[in-house]
Parts: sequence; C-alpha cells; structure tokens
Amino acid sequence: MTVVLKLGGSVITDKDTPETVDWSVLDAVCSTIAAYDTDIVIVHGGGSFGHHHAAAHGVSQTTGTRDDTAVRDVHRAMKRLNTAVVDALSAAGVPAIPVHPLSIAHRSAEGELRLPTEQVRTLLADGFVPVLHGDVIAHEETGATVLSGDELVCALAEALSADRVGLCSAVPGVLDGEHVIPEIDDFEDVAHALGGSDATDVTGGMAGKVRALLALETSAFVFDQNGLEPFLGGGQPGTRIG
Ligand SMILES: Nc1ncnc2c1ncn2[C@@H]1O[C@H](COP(=O)(O)OP(=O)(O)OP(=O)(O)O)[C@@H](O)[C@H]1O
Ligand SMILES: C=C(C)CCOP(=O)(O)O
Repeated sequence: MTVVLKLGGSVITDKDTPETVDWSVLDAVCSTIAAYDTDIVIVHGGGSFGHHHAAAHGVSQTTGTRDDTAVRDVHRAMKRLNTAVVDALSAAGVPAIPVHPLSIAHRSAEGELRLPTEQVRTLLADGFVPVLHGDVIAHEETGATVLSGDELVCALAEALSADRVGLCSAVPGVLDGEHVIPEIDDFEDVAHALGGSDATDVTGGMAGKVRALLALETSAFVFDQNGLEPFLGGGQPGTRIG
C-alpha cells in the first residue's frame, strides 16, 4: 500500500503571518502519521513560507523569474519549512528524509513538469519517508517558476501508482457554502463553488486542486486535520475527488 499525503501549508503554518509554523498542529499531525506503518510519501505546501516570497517577487506557476535572488528567497523559505516538517516527523518517530524539487525537477517550455522519482521509490523501499515540498524549479525558456505541492502530489501519485491520495487542508473538504461536498466527479458540477485561497497564495486555492486531482487514476480525498486519522486508517473523510 503506497500513500501520497499532502500537508497543506494552510494547516501546518499560520498563513497570515510570514514564516510562522503552527507547531501544535504540526506536532499533532506528525504523531498521527507516526501511528501508521505504511509506505508513505509526504508533500507539504508553502503556507506562510513560500507564498509570501513568491508573491513579493511576482513569481507564479506560469510567470517565471530570471532573478537569482528571487529563486533563492523562495527556495530557502521552503527549505526552512521543510526542515521544520522533517524534524517534527523525526521527533515523532517517522524516518523522514528531505527531497528538494529544485535540485531534481524542471518544466519543459510548455510548462510540463518533469519529476524523476527513482530516488523516492528507492527511499520508500528501504523504509524511509520522503518529504517533498512546493518549490521553485527551472522552467525552460522562462527562468524559474513555482511548483505547487498539489502538482507534486499528482505527479507522485501517478509515478508510484499510489493506492491512496490525501490532501490535508484547512477546510473539512471541498465546500459548497457551508456544506462539505461528499464527492466530485466533474469539475463543471462544482465550479460555481470553487474559489482561490483566502490567504496569500500564488498557486490557486481549491479550484486548481480539484481540477488536478480529477485527472488522477486514483481517487483523492480532501479533508482537514480531523480527517487525517480516518484517511490513514482507510476511511473516506471529507470530499472524494474522482
Ligand atoms: N469551495 C471551496 N471549498 C473549500 N475551500 C475553498 C473553496 N474555494 C476556495 N477555497 C479556499 O481554498 C483554501 C484551501 O486551499 P489552499 O491552497 O489555501 O490550501 P493548502 O493546500 O492547504 O495550502 P498551501 O497552498 O499553502 O499548501 C481554503 O482555505 C479556502 O480559502
Ligand atoms: C509558493 C511555493 C513556493 C510553493 C507552493 O506550494 P503549494 O502551497 O502547495 O501551492
């Protein structure tokens, strides 16, 4: 059983205050993960680390930068958050290993992600838990653009033929007003309810997530912190997408 799990930046950081980890949530999430013995790849998003820097430098998934300072600023902020996540997982007893996308991935001129995954596969086979993160990556003819954790989740889920895909976010699922939509099979059915993010977010909030997850072979679940234990236990918390 291979699980790909995204820890949303909106869950593990305070997205309104630059570079602030929500330690109580992060520690709780890590303890929950530590209780499950399964092959798991963890991806985390930018939260108050990557998004503020990316916005300040005007970089997004499609608008690139050739400013080396901008690339370093975003990447280093994401590495700081990644270190916090890896250390918290390790303290909870999870054999977490950082994997930095800037060093391995790139986009073609058309914007397609090229992500080698043999190192992730090899780490998993030896019992490690690879921890990847949203980042900036080289983009042919465009300089460097933002890579979202959601894109990583989709690419890893496909490359590893993941059995379960989960996105732990700040919301209990994809919402239509106050209500959690139990399942989504067609983007157009729910497009009216999907928006961007309430916080500084250069990668598109919920609409981008739903669109990308619908393209996967495997169903994906969007849930909040309370849904993490049920998800890891094989349940169907929050919203099932696809
Ligand atoms: N229909 C919707 N249902 C739920 N959330 C929605 C909806 N439309 C817009 N959103 C926004 O999407 C946000 C979740 O996406 P966001 O990208 O901010 O989360 P994340 O992946 O957890 O964080 P990060 O991108 O930092 O990793 C919610 O907090 C909310 O502001
Ligand atoms: C802003 C950066 C660098 C990463 C964005 O990843 P996301 O929060 O998963 O969209």
